[in-house]
Amino acid sequence: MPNTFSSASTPFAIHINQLNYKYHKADKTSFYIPTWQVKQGEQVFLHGESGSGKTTLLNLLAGVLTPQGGDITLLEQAFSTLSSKKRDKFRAQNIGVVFQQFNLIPYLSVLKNIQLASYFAKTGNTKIEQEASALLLALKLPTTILHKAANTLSVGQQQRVAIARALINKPKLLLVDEPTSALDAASRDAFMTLLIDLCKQHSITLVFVSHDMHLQQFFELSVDVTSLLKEEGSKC
Ligand SMILES: Nc1ncnc2c1ncn2[C@@H]1O[C@H](COP(=O)(O)OP(=O)(O)OP(=O)(O)O)[C@@H](O)[C@H]1O
Repeated sequence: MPNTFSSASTPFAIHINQLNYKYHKADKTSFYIPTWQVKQGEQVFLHGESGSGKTTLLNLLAGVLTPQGGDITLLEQAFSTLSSKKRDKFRAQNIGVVFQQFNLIPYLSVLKNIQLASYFAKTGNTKIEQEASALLLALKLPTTILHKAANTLSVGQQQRVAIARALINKPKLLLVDEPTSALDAASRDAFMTLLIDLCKQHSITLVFVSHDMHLQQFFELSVDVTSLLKEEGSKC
């Protein structure tokens, strides 16, 4: 079957077409993106003012929200029209997501938090502890924290554990929502360099959401979410 969702050279990781979303049926205005593409292996900085729709777009890409109209194709798979069960499976196996609040289970150990992500993806990976250790080291964390409860870690450490958990299933797409706001400038910059290097090394497509324009310097591609949004029915 011909591949309709790729450019001549590189396939698209994200392909949005006529995307339409309303939080409530009664909302007069809807969140509407006529079209947007990100190629596989690209790292994109998605910025915009508070309330502009960054998190909404990320949640639509993560399948946490389901659009009322249009299509989201991820990694050449129609995503938004999948049943919720199939979408959950596809997400677990192909997409790493880091939410603003990290969403670690506080009383579980770092290893158990990471193991859970692998369990949901049903990859049958039997080397989780070894691979989790390698990821922690790559993220400049001591492996001694593997058996510590998540809520005993610093915010910076929790952030890196959240990234490790998102990477354990070797996702092709990583969606990250503004995780650096709690860090000091030096730690934030070190974290960004590390994250971008890891994505480049493993050809992971990254969409990184933030309102902090200082972070733009770490990316070759930068998009203002307001430039993607249009009035529904308008010509683009
Ligand atoms: N659960 C919700 N119910 C109704 N409206 C919502 C909900 N979440 C967000 N919105 C609205 O959608 C719009 C976009 O919000 P969103 O959180 O996506 O913006 P953002 O750019 O991520 O903001 P911030 O940088 O402050 O996190 C805002 O007008 C917001 O009020």
